[in-house]
Amino acid sequence: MSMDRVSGPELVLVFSGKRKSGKDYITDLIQDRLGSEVCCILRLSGPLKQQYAQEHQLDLDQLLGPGPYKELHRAAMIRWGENRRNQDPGFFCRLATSGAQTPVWVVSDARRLSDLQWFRSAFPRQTRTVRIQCSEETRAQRGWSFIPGVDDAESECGLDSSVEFDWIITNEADAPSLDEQLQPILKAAHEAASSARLDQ
Ligand SMILES: Nc1ncnc2c1ncn2[C@@H]1O[C@H](COP(=O)(O)OP(=O)(O)OP(=O)(O)O)[C@@H](O)[C@H]1O
Ligand SMILES: C[C@@](O)(CCOP(=O)(O)O)CC(=O)O
Repeated sequence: MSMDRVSGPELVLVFSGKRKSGKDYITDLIQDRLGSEVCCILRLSGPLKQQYAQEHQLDLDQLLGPGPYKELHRAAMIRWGENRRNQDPGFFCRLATSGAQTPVWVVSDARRLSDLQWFRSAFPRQTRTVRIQCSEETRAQRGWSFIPGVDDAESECGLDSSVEFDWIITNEADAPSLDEQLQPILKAAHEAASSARLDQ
């Protein structure tokens, strides 16, 4: 049965976490477990990087990937994106979600309160928030080092406090396995997918 939908998502999982906490790794894992008929990954930074790469003749694939290339451009991309957001805080949220048709949406990279507010206002029944956390030592092993103007700015710290997350995942070698920690999230996603099937 086709899962194409015009009625909007049944569940919107909005992930956030610091650089190298594992947002892409974990959201990829979730999509792998649920399948692409049920779940799509939406990156708010996707349309931002696309537009930025075009305007500045940069390699979009490398900006989208996990390597060091994007870090060379991060501070300037943040400034560029903030210009757009200051005019219209929902700009990238709208672009990233347009055309998404699966019953479960996984938003991999919320960074600001305005991102959460946009999803909560557009999808109040469906939105759940997930924080990915890990130690600075682990992030450093994955290639992170502190950059002033990036790691102490809103892009990295906008959701550090005043948000009650629905779920918190610890992405560390000595934490419970990711499959174990992700169980309640995957359960909610399976329920959402079932209810989408019943609605058809
Ligand atoms: N549990 C894990 N096991 C093995 N490798 C991991 C794990 N979590 C993250 N990594 C690796 O660490 C690196 C950083 O992870 P990832 O790109 O998912 O982080 P991120 O939060 O999306 O970072 P950024 O904000 O810089 O995009 C990647 O190379 C990823 O494959
Ligand atoms: C420019 C920016 O979108 C880069 C995000 O890159 P990534 O999700 O860390 O791969 C961060 C931001 O919007 O503040």
